Amino acid sequence: MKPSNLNISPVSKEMANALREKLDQKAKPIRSLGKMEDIALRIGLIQNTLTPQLNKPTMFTVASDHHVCEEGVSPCPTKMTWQQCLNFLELGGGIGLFCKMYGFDLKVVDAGVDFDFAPHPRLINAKVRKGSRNILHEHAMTMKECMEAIENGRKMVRESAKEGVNVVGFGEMGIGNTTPASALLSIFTKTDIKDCVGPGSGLDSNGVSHKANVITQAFEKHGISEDPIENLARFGGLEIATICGGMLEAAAQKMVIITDGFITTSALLVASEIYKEVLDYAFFSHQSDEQGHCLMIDHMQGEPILNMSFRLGEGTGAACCYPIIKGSVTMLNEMTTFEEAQVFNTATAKVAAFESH
Ligand SMILES: Cc1cc2ncn([C@H]3O[C@H](COP(=O)(O)O)[C@@H](O)[C@H]3O)c2cc1C
Ligand SMILES: O=C(O)c1cccnc1
Repeated sequence: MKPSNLNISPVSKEMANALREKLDQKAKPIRSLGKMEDIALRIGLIQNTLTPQLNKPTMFTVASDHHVCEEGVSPCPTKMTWQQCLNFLELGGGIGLFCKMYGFDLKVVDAGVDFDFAPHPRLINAKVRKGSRNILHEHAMTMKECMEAIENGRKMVRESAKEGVNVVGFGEMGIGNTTPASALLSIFTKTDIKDCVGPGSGLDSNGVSHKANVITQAFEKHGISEDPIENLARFGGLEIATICGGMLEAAAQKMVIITDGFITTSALLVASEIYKEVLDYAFFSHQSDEQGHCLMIDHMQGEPILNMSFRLGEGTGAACCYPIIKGSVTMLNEMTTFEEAQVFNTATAKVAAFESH
């Protein structure tokens, strides 16, 4: 199954030589700005221009609860999901702070939180149901619910594109959500579940083994499908499905996509199973400390921009890497070339000659 009316083109390489030449004319040794040059070049390709622009950076922090928490897969109480959402709405918490610092418009998206929020200018109501179901007993979502969440994600991104947004970060909040993310990692990379689970928000080693056991039992009960969206419905979560839809739409709109940590990257993993071209538009903001994140990134042949030992989520890694992304584009557009530097040299030389008289 695939979402309908979704057209994702691979990024054209037409401008690659011209972009490389532009970068090589900057007043620096060839390729000496390393990964910044790669980032600038990729964004030039995405926008098919020598002068890319980043407009209205927007962070979608998508939240949901997970009834699999009834099995003790997280050390934290589920009420922290809604409590943190209220915090983010007032620009509190990690993601509120970093969005303020780095110029992101923060949208808090309720994809399935077990709480009734009052309307708020930063809140997007995309609630499908209160929490994805307990995967130990049932599929996390019905296919209908999963498709609804994907479409909700697509809609929120489509609307932001209409407002001129061309760079989107994705974050999440959902106590228990490292469990579905680990399950999806195991399925799509065909990796033993033991290598896909980690402490999440702070489990000890017994807790981590228990989480792996719960997922193994869920695999045995529901089986693994050939269809990526079926697997998302069986083992995923409402925020993961919403983010997956948001990423697919962002690629269709030729936006720059910035992933965050373990959970948002699992959404990209699903999205790339549906349309691999989505990866042309995606930047891996950072390498999380959660075991398994590097397996996901390697599987998609990505390269994390930062490696800061974060394991928070919310979109914090995506926000914190933005100054690097913005710096890369600004470098491409504004850094002086050797030719321009020559003008400074000549002017300075003239002043020096004048002063020496
Ligand atoms: C106070 C607090 C703030 C958070 N912000 C993000 N997470 C992160 O931890 C959760 C996933 O870990 P697990 O699967 O172990 O529950 C998600 O909410 C994720 O966003 C948080 C967790 C806590 C406790
Ligand atoms: O990598 C992440 O983003 C992460 C890791 C652990 C818990 N929550 C998020």
